[in-house]
Amino acid sequence: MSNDAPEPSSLDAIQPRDKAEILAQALPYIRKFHGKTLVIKYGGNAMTDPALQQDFAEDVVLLKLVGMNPIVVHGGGPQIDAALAKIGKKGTFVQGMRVTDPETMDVVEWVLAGEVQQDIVGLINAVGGKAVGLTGRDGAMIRARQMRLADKDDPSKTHDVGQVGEIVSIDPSVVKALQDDAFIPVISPIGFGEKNESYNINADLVASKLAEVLKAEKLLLLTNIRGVLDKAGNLLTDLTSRQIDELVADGTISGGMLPKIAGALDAAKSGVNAVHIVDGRVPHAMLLEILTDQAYGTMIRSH
Ligand SMILES: Nc1ncnc2c1ncn2[C@@H]1O[C@H](COP(=O)(O)OP(=O)(O)O)[C@@H](O)[C@H]1O
Ligand SMILES: CC(=O)N[C@@H](CCC(=O)OP(=O)(O)O)C(=O)O
Repeated sequence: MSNDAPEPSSLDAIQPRDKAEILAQALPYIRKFHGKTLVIKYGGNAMTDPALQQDFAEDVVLLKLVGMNPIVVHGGGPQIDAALAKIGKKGTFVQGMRVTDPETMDVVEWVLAGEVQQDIVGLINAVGGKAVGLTGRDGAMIRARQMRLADKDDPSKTHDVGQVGEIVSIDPSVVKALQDDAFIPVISPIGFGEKNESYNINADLVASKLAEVLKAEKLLLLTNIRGVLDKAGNLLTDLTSRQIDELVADGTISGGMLPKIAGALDAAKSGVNAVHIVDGRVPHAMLLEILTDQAYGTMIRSH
């Protein structure tokens, strides 16, 4: 074999007839989700491998081309940490929220809107999509105020987390206009306040609220773990509101999983049909979740 011949992949071993059968099996799902809005949160931890990034971009474009409306909300926690480290700063978190002083806010805006968002836009466009990058400032989309984070042990006390934002409202009209026009919105989780100040908002919370406001059919939260795990490390394939309360209270759910599960539950309670926390490290995780009847990760139920 010459050096530039492509490596045979396991897919090459599948007979064309079987490949056609696999494609045909996607038809009921394509029909079911045609014209429907899918909000996909692409976590910073799930986007570290270039091959997986490529798969992600291809999946988004494929979903758009078969008539669905994918909307991407991206994170970038590890990428912000790396940029902070370059200026000798270490990120600190309270209940999964990054303590955001003014200098950190500058880095957050620059990394999320300038770097991560534009990388994703470029990848999607390179495989034939038409992605448009936005922050919550564009189209006056995400109004926010400073988050008051109550202490877990003493709720009368609050933590000062600086410019961490909580969402006041989302106006989705800019997103709707773009999706109606065949574009794929890629949204950075940055909001603006009454005095035009910037807020750093957890990306899971933006994705969840956006799914709610857009009355999305599905919310997929792609992360770097199989789903929600119990204390013994077993995957919990579905979770109700009551089970979530118990897992949070006994400390099984912590750190970055806290805002993720809180947002997921809010979205499920507000009528988003299917809310899933999925392992973004699995190649084509999104297609597996949307176009097959296999259950992956953790599904969140409102009751
Ligand atoms: N019960 C749990 N099950 C799974 N992951 C958990 C749990 N509790 C805490 N975590 C942590 O939450 C992380 C996912 O959140 P986060 O790092 O913010 O991901 P992302 O960048 O995708 O938003 C996991 O990698 C894990 O370390
Ligand atoms: C307030 C807050 O914590 N904001 C997040 C925003 C990015 C994010 O949510 O990224 P992941 O989805 O990769 O975790 C942060 O500064 O890290």
